[in-house]
Amino acid sequence: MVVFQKNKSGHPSLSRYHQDLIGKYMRLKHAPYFLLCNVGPELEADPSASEVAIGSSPTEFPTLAEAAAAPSPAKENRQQKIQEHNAYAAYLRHVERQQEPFNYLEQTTLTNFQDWLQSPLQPLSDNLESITYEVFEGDPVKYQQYERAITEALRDWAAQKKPTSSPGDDGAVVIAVAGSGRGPLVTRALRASENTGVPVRVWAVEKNPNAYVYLLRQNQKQWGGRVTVVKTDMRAWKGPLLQQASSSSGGQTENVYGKVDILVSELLGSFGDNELSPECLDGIQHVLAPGHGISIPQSYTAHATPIATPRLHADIAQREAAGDTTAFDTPWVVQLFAIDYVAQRGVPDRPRFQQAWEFAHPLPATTVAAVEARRAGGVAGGGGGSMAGAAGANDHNTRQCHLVFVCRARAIVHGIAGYFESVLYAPEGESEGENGEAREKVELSTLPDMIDRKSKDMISWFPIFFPLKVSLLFHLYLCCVSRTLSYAFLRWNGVVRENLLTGWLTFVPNTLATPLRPARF
Ligand SMILES: C[S@@+](CC[C@H](N)C(=O)[O-])C[C@H]1O[C@@H](n2cnc3c(N)ncnc32)[C@H](O)[C@@H]1O
Repeated sequence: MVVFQKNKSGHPSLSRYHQDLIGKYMRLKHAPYFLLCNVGPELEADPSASEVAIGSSPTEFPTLAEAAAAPSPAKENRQQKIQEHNAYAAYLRHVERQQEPFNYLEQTTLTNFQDWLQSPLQPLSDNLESITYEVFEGDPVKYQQYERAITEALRDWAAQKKPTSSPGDDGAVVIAVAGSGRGPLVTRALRASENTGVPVRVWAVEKNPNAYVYLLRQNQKQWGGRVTVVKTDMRAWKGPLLQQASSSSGGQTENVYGKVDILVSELLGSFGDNELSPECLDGIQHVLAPGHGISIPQSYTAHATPIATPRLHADIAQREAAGDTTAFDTPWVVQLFAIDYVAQRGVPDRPRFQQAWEFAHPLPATTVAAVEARRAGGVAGGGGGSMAGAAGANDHNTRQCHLVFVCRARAIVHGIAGYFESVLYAPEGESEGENGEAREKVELSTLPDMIDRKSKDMISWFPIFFPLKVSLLFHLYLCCVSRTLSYAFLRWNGVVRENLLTGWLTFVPNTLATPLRPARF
C-alpha cells in the first residue's frame, strides 16, 4: 500500500490521518517497530568505498598505498551520516520528534494502564483504601478545577452580598465537603477563602472510618482546627450542629442544626452518575440553604460512543472462558488505547460522542416535594435520600436515551465507550475576571475531543467500557441505555432486535449495587 505522498517541496510525507495513527502507535506501552517497504535502502552504496576496493581481490590484504588511500574512520562516519539520509526514514524520524513528550503523570500511569481492565470503584458501598486516595490526589488538575470553582462561587457570593448561613449571618460562607476522603477538597476550599478574602466555615463529612481518622489529623496538623469533621453517611447528616441538646432543671433542649451555603462533593464515576452521586446528593440536599444554597458540581452529563476494540474483546472473552461469568456484564473502567471509533466525525446532529443524560443539583423544590410525597419512610435522623423509602422514590433519577450514530464504514462494534462532563460552577451575572476577561464555566471533561479545552491533563478518570458479548457488524448503530433498568439493548437499520439481543447484551452496572439501593436497582 502506498501511503507516502509528496509535499510541496517534493519530499515524502504522510497524510494527517497517517501521522496521527503513527503518533498513536508511538505512545503504546510497547511501541512497535516500523518497517518501510519499497522506499530504497537506508544505507546507500558508498562509491568511495568501492573505489578503495578496486584492484584488490576480496581475499587479498590491501597494499600499504591502498590502505593509506582508504577513508579514515571519522571521514567514514561523516559519509555514513549523509548516506543514511533516506528521505522516507528521515521523515518518519521527524514525525517521531513531533510527538508531544509524556508529562510526568502520563509516564507513570497512562502507559501502564493502557487497555488494562479494572472493575469500577464503589466508594459508597466499600471503604476506599488510603492508597486509592493517594492515587486520586496525584492528579492536581481535578483539585485545581475545584479550587477555581469554589473561588468563583465565593467571589459571586461576596459580590452579590448573598446572606450566609453562619450563626448571626457574620459573613462567613458555610461550606460542607460531602465525601471528603482524606481532605484535599477541604484544603482547596480553605485556600479559595484565603485567596478571595471571603471568610468561610468548613465542615468535612465522610463515612469511611479510616479516612475520618486521617481528616481529624489533618485538621490538627494542617488546617489549624478550622474544620469540623463529621463521621457519617451524608444521607443521614442533619446539617452543621449549632447547639448541642442539653437537659437542665429548666427542661430539655434539642440539638439545633444550621444550613450549608456551598455543598462541595466529588462522587463522580467514569460515566458521571454511575457511582451514585445523584442518590447521595439527594440525601444531603436538605441541608442546603433554601433559595441561595449551591452545589459544586452543579451538573454532570454521561456520553457514549460505539468502539471497535478486538484486544479488549479478546481479553474479556478469555476471562469468561476462565470462569468469570460476569465478564461481559461488567462495565469496565479502562484507559482505552488500541481502539477505533466506529462513528463518523462531523455528521450533523449525529456527533461521534453523544450525550446520554444529565443530572443537576440541587433538585428543584417541586421535585423534592414530589419525592417526599412518594417516600414512605426515610433513614432515621437525616434527610434520608431518595434511595430510602418506597419503590418509586428514586423515579426522578431514572434516565433513558436513544442515540443514533452513523458509522464511517461497515464496522465491528465491540462495545460502548462511556465518558462524562461536569460543570462544577458557572459564574453568575455579567461580571468579569480579575483581568477584565469574561468568566468561563469551570468544568471537568473526559471526552477525548473536549478534555484538552476543559480540563487538560486530567487523569483522575479513565473511560468506562460496556462490552458486547457478540461483536456486531454495523452500518448504522442505535443504542438505548436505560439507567434504571440497568440493561442495554440495540437496534440497527431501524429493526428492533430486542428478543434476539436480550440475554447477551444485558449488563448490570455493579456500581449500582449498594446497601441502600432501591428495589428497582
Ligand atoms: C471519589 S472519593 C473523593 C474523595 C475526596 N473528596 C477527593 O476528591 O479526593 C468519594 C468519597 O466520598 C465518600 N462517600 C461516598 N458516599 C458517601 C456517603 N453516602 N456519605 C459519606 N461519604 C461518602 C467515600 O468514602 C469517598 O471518600
